[in-house]
Amino acid sequence: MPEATTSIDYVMEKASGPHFSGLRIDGPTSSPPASSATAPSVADVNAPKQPFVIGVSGGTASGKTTVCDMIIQQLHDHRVVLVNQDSFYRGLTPEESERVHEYNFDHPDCIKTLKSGQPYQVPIYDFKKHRRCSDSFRLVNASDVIILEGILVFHDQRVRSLMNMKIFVDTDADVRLARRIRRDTVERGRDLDSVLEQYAKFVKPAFDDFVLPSKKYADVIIPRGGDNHVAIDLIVQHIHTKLGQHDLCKIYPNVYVIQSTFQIRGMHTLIRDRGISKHDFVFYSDRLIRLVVEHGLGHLPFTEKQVVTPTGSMYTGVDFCKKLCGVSIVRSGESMENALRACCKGIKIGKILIHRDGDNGKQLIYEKLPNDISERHVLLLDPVLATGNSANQAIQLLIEKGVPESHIIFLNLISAPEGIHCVCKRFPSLKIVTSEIDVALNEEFRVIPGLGEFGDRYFGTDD
Ligand SMILES: Nc1ncnc2c1ncn2[C@@H]1O[C@H](COP(=O)(O)OP(=O)(O)O)[C@@H](O)[C@H]1O
Ligand SMILES: Nc1ccn([C@@H]2O[C@H](COP(=O)(O)O)[C@@H](O)[C@H]2O)c(=O)n1
Ligand SMILES: [Mg+2]
Repeated sequence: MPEATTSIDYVMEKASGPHFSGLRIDGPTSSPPASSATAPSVADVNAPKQPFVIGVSGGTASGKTTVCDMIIQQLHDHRVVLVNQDSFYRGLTPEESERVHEYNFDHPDCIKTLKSGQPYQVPIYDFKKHRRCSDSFRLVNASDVIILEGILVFHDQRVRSLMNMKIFVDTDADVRLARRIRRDTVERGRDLDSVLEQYAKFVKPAFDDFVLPSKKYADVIIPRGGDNHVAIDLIVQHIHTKLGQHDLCKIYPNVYVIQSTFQIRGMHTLIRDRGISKHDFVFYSDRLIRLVVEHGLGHLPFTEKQVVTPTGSMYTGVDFCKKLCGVSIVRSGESMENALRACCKGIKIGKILIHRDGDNGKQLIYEKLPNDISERHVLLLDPVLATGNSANQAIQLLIEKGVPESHIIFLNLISAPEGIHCVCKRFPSLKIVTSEIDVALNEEFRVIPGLGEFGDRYFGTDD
C-alpha cells in the first residue's frame, strides 16, 4: 500500500467551501520515523509497526459508530482502537459559538501519525460546547488495528491511501435525518429548529457534495448499518483473516487463548494498571488465574462415567483425569498454586527454580517433583511467558523425568509472541493456555504492554 508522502494536516479543508471549517488544520503531527515502512520483527518492539487501518464512512447518523462498536466487540481483540473524526474538530471561541450555525464541521488529522507507529493523544470532543474537553485526552497507541470513523474520511486521497479497508455505511436519508434529530436534541442539547436549519444549510449539501461521492472508494458498502449482521460478520471474518499472520493460535494449534469477554478485559485492565493497589492486583490476578486453570483442566483427557441421579435416571457424563500434578516455576508460578488446589483436591505440586545466569540463557538450580511424575499429566504454572527460556528449561526437565511432551499443559496469564514461538517450535505437542497474548518483548526482554514483575507485585516485594 502506498505511504502518503506529505502531511495530511490540510486534509479536506477544501471541503469547507465558503464557510469556515471546524477542521483543526494546525493539529499536532510528527515526522514519520526513518524506518516506518518496515514490518516489526518479533524481537524488536521499538521498530515502528504498520497497523491495519480500516476507514468507516457514511452520512451523518448512518450508523458508523454503531457498526464500529459491533466490529470491535466481535473482533474480541485488545489491539483494536477506534479513532473518531469528531475528536479532531477545532474548538470554537465564545464568539464563534454564538454563530455556531455558520459552521461547517470537518475532518481528522491523526491517522498519519498513528500509521507511522507513534502513540498519539486523541482529544475528546464536547458536542454541547463545540470544543475539545480541556486536558482530556485518550492515548492511542500504534495498535495493530485502527478504525478511523467519520463522514469525510474518504474525501482525501492521501487519507484513503493509509487505509487497508474502506467501509461505507449506507442508510436511507430519511432514517438518518430522524436519528440525527433524536440524537442532537436528546444527547447534544440542541433544539429542533437549529438541527433542521443546520441539516438543510450544511449537512445535506456536504453529504451530496463530499460524502456521497466518496462512496465509490469503498471496498464494502453496508446497507442498513448495524442492522446488517451478515455484512458485519463477513467484515469481522475478513479482518481476522488479514490479521491471521499475527494469529499465533493459527500457526500453533496447541496454543489456546481463553475466550475474551469484557469481564476478562476489565480484569486485565486492572492488573496491568501500575497504580492498582497490591490487594486489588492479587484479587484480580487470582480471578484470572482461576479462569486459566479451569480452562487448562478442560484440556485433560477424560473417561466416560455413568451415574444414577436422585430421580433414578441414568446420567452419562465423564470422569476427571486422576493422574495429575502441578509444577510451578518458582517464584511467580507459585501464585497459581492456590487456584489449582481449589480446583483439584489434594493435587501434588512440584517446583522448579531456574536461576538467570547472565545473558546466555538459564541455569537450573532447584527442582522437587513427585517420584511418579512420568505417569502424570503436568500443569506447568508461570503467569508470564516472556522469552520462553525458563519455560523451555522447565519443560526439558519434565521430559527428562519421563513426562511425555503431550502430557504437559503450560498455563499463564500473559504470553509474549516470542515466548510462544520459542516454546512451540521446540515442543510442538505441548499445550499452552493463556488469557492474553501481548504485543512483543522490549530490548530488556520485558513483555510489552505487560504488567511488570508479576512475582514482585503479587508477593509485595516491589517497594
Ligand atoms: N440500526 C439502528 N437502529 C436504530 N437506531 C440506530 C441504529 N443504528 C444507529 N442508531 C442510532 O442512531 C444514532 C446515530 O447512530 P451512530 O451509530 O452514532 O451514527 P453515526 O456514527 O453514523 O453518526 C444513534 O443514536 C444510534 O443509537
Ligand atoms: N460541534 C459539532 C461538531 C460536529 N457536528 C456534526 O456532526 C456530524 C458528524 O458526526 P456523525 O456522528 O453524525 O457522523 C456532522 O454532520 C457535523 O455537522 C455538530 O453538529 N456539532
Ligand atoms: Mg459517529
